[in-house]
Amino acid sequence: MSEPEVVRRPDGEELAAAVADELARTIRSAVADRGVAHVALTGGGIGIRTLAELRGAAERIGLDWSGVHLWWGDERFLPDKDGERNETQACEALIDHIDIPSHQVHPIPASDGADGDEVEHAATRYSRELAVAARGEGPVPSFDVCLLGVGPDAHVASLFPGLPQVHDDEAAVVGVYDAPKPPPRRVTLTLPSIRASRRVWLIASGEGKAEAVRLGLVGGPVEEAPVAGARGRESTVFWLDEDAASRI
Ligand SMILES: O=C(O)[C@H](O)[C@@H](O)[C@H](O)[C@H](O)COP(=O)(O)O
Repeated sequence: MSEPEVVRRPDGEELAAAVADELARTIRSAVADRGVAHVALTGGGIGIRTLAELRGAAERIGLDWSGVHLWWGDERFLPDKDGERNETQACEALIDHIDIPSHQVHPIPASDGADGDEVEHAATRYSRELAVAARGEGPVPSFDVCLLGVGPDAHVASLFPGLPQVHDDEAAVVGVYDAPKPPPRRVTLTLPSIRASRRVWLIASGEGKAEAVRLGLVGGPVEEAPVAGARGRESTVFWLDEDAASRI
């Protein structure tokens, strides 16, 4: 696993813009190198702001989305089109405004989807879709970039301190039933799936994330700080504004 690097920007606005510019360039390079790019998106405030910035960043470099697959690191297990779903917010910020083949956008099933109101069934369906895309490489594609917001309690995706899913090293995707951040039911990649990524980018804005960022960088026990287990195979970058970086 790669040692984390830190990139700092003055505030959330400049942070989202900087991540978006680098993400557009990284996606373009991945497609140029391998003909395809797999990106895992995150929910949360700065994560969605970054997606909104990515729209313009991609336009500025003429990014061709036809070779890009978009996934999610986690999802709030709610009905389709619910305004609180990470997919809904990502569509509003970015996906509805870019020319990406619809079959290359891979949402995590909703609570009113084909499998009904069963979190585990949604997790199983999503893991199967990931396995198909991995084409024998492993349980999940090696994401060119896995974007992750950071919770004030040092959670990433829907892997929360003290919950058993943090230690699950068998499944690629699991259900969460008692998340402390509403809604309680979620579907999430596990840490091994995150660590299969080429690049893991943590994005944190605000003083409230400063301690979680510090724990993430010093590499505390994942039981207390799941962010400390979020590392990429090739690189790990903590993208921080000055407030989130204030304790390092
Ligand atoms: O479903 C979610 O809520 C996200 O996937 C979650 O992991 C989020 O990224 C962090 O909680 C940070 O969110 P904020 O940036 O809004 O603090």
